[in-house]
Amino acid sequence: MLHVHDLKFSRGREFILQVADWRASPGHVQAVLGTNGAGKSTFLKLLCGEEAPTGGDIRLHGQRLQDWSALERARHLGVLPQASSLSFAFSAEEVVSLGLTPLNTGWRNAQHTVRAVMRATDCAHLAKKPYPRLSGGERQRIHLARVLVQLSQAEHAPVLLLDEPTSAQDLGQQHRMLELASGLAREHNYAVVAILHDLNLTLRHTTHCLHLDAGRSVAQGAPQEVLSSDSIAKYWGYNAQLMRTADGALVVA
Ligand SMILES: Nc1ncnc2c1ncn2[C@@H]1O[C@H](COP(=O)(O)OP(=O)(O)OP(=O)(O)O)[C@@H](O)[C@H]1O
Repeated sequence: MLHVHDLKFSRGREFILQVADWRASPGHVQAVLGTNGAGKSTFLKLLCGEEAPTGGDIRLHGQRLQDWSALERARHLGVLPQASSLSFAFSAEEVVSLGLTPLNTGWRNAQHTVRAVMRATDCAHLAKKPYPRLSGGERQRIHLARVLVQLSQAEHAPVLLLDEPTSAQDLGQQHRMLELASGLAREHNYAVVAILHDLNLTLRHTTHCLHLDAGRSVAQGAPQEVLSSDSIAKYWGYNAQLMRTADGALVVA
């Protein structure tokens, strides 16, 4: 569980973000929503310790984030940044294996974990390919696989933070990636937090959402409750309709 209390962040005198009370709980897939510049990536950087709050506190499993050792934190909290790149001529499999760094695991277990995670992220066929020759979407899945390897030996519920994880994925991969995230939450007790711009993916795959606007939390709750034609018009400046499909799913059209 990741718990944010009275969180404040500014750069010099410029206000950037304020979130009074928010949590990411095991078993939930939570979307962070908002327009460009709303503060979503900054929020994720604070949650993973890349930025330090100017006020308030963030607790991972009850302990302040800054009190965790870097190694222990890496075993319980993983982040897929918006853009990752490597210039080494590593193979895809070697990049995924970088996720083993904080783990104490024997060679045989390590190989098993890397292969299983590469299958789950639809990367198995890329294993021997040099990383620089992968497409943008393939690289994004390789980095997701690396983070999942990193979390594979967590003793407490792992927290998986994803910054626009589907941005480089084709339609099928977008859904498969979020289905994988839902499965990790449901079956392995992960707390998943994903910045998403696609409101239909949000409605279909997430259980909760935090809506940020100009650095402030304007709504939290189930996406079906938070999103409405009115809120989309007000915050995104787009006249959309929310409709039910034949199978009862809510979609933005
Ligand atoms: N390194 C930085 N230095 C100064 N200001 C920054 C920096 N990074 C972000 N900001 C500012 O902080 C605010 C929030 O930025 P952030 O990247 O968190 O937005 P976002 O919601 O993730 O946007 P997007 O959807 O475009 O990725 C913006 O006003 C942005 O200009």
